[in-house]
Amino acid sequence: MTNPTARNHTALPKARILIEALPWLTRFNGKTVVIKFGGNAMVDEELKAAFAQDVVFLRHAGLKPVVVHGGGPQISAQLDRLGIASSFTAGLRVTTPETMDVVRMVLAGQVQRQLVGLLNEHGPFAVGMTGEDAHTMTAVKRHAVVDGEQVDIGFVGEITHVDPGAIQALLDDGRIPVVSSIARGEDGHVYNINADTAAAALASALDAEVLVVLTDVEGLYADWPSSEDVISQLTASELEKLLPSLASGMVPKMEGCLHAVRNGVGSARIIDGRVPHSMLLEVFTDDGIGTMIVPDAQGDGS
Ligand SMILES: Nc1ncnc2c1ncn2[C@@H]1O[C@H](COP(=O)(O)OP(=O)(O)O)[C@@H](O)[C@H]1O
Ligand SMILES: CC(=O)N[C@@H](CCC(=O)OP(=O)(O)O)C(=O)O
Repeated sequence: MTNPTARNHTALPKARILIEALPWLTRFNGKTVVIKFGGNAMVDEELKAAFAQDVVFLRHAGLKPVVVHGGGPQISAQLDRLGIASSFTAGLRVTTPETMDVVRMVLAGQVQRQLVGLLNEHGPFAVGMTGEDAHTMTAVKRHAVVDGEQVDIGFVGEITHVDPGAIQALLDDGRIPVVSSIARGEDGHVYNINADTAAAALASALDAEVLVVLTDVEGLYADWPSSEDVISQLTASELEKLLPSLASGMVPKMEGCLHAVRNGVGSARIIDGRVPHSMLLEVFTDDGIGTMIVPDAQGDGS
């Protein structure tokens, strides 16, 4: 027979964890959360399945999750298989018409389909789309800037307009939109958009409460790469001062977070996608993990 005292020993900590979530469940009830799932955090099958569980958990807990996904490593692997060279300028993929076909095929046909499949193992929730659908994201050609000079990097887009109507309709219908970072060009072409930039633009247009960015580091490191001290919280103005010191993939992430919190999003969080269920820990526990960016207090300068 089970000893009731021993049972209480395990039951009480579990109950405490659930109760810790209560104020967060209340606070986020009915709120939109945009989640960026990065290519480097999505290479492990178990982590992908845990991510899908977390997103469905958020939905059942009364939040409205929207997933925006990347797939940089998956695009590079496919280009490699096809014998097409990958190259990046200022962190953006140089996108020839041939490369754009592969980007579209991998993001919308492979990565997005996989995420939709994993989410729908839990019920009829996920609906995949790209930013081209229903004019959700419109873009113009973007140039990279290297040493102050504009460099042509092909079909890489800068978002000029977001129409959140189709995503909002899916959310109102209880669905989980899964959006690939591709936009329709004002000129009729199709453009490759950095997925962090796309997530931030959608979060602002949807008036999201939170933008969560999953990546392959613990958060924003102070003085990276010489130190790995994670900055737990910073304001928009503090982040703006740090931007010039950041490198590689952290640049579009942090620019996106800054844009989001300056355009109505309540907070942006950078968390470690390599930790299973990191999103639940971030959203529903008092301590959170990773780095949180908050808007400047009113009257605080910017
Ligand atoms: N200050 C910093 N703190 C943390 N990571 C940084 C920093 N500056 C640059 N990085 C780099 O940014 C990377 C995350 O960007 P990226 O590889 O594009 O991620 P993802 O595939 O998730 O979009 C980290 O793995 C790290 O190499
Ligand atoms: C313009 C540009 O660089 N687009 C990215 C889009 C995918 C992406 O951003 O994926 P991650 O989030 O996994 O890095 C690319 O082609 O790799």
